[in-house]
Amino acid sequence: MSILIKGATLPGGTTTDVLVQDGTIAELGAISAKADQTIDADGLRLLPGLVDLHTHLREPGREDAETVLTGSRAAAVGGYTAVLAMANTNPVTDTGEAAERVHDLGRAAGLVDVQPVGAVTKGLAGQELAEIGLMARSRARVRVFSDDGRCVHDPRVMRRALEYVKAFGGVVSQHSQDPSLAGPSACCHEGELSGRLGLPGWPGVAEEVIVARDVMLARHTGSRVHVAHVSTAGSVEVVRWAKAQGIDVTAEVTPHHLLLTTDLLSGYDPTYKVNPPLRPDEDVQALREALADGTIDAVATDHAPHARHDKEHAFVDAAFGMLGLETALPVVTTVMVESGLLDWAGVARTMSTRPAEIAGLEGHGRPIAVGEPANLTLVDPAAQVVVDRAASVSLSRNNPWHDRKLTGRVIATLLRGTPTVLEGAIA
Ligand SMILES: NC(=O)N[C@@H](CC(=O)O)C(=O)O
Ligand SMILES: [Zn+2]
Ligand SMILES: [Zn+2]
Repeated sequence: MSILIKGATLPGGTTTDVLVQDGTIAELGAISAKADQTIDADGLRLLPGLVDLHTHLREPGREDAETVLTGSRAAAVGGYTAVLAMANTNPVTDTGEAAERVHDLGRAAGLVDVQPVGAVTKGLAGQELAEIGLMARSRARVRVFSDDGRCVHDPRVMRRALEYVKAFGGVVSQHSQDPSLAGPSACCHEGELSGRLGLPGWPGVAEEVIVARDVMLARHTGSRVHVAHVSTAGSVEVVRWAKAQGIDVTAEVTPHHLLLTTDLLSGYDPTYKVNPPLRPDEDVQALREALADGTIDAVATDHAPHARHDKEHAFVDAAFGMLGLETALPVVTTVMVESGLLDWAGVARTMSTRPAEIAGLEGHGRPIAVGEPANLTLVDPAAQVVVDRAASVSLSRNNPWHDRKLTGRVIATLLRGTPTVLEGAIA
């Protein structure tokens, strides 16, 4: 099977034809050969397939909110060719067998490479280490470990986990939230607005103290830590300092923390309830700058589907989280590219190359070059789209972008040379 992509512009700005044959990039340049299928890419950007470091697929356990198949569809429509599936399922992904099950469900769905994240601790309980070594040696080859949804709070447990993953080049992705500074009832950013709304707040420092502790533990162990969903200017400062010291730390930011601010909560709409919470504009500005200058390595969606009956409650009782896979690229285009903060090479770096490197994923995040696997995403950088939550292929509807006008649209996605998305829809 061969596909000829005609006149695509690469991340760096070169315009070329791309011949894809038997799953790999076979030729670049002006190509006159005939192919089984031709895609007209005039005016479109061709990126390495996007890689999401942080996706909640909900299977097993909450198949009413999302399954590996429906989440894979959302990922493909969003331009992704690989996603890391978080461990906070039921049962938790804390054994080799559990990791292999998620991996196999992903292969059966066949739309993106689903790479399981392993839990750091058994049952995400924060006490005993999970079967980290068995997960790493399993068929799923787990490299990223996280108790996401919960913070690995005990510094002794975190230290042990970092020492353990070091042996095979793994990484611990931390949900940085000190539970004594931001307890279970904390549901929005602590500030003037939370006081006025009468909602229990969670201060930025509850994130920052954990980020600071973890980079020191990474230095002490010589291991690698990744900061999930960074949300404050203070966390950015810590990461910037740690990188300057040569500490092995990486960080991700979500699309929603790059654009949405805490004042959206004034209507008590639980769609905007998320962990970590939406922050004030100063934080949002700092996150954008940090993504542009490389302090923050990657954009990760934290796609967190929730069934209606978990989300449609009074604000304090509703579940935390929002959808993200289908809208990440347009949000980044709107916030980062249109503003001139990031060029398309920067988008490729933060949404594909760096996430693949951080996760140790082979065959993803590679340069668009002859001989590389054809994991590719074709984007219309100028398309204007009004987001419609009803049009989502996710099973859930907790979409914070509904009715928003965004620039940028994924036209096609190829997984090892096979189109998973064409003309913006599942192929
Ligand atoms: N982001 C969220 O608000 N929720 C996530 C958990 C998490 O990422 O912490 C979820 O699993 O729903
Ligand atoms: Zn989290
Ligand atoms: Zn998460």
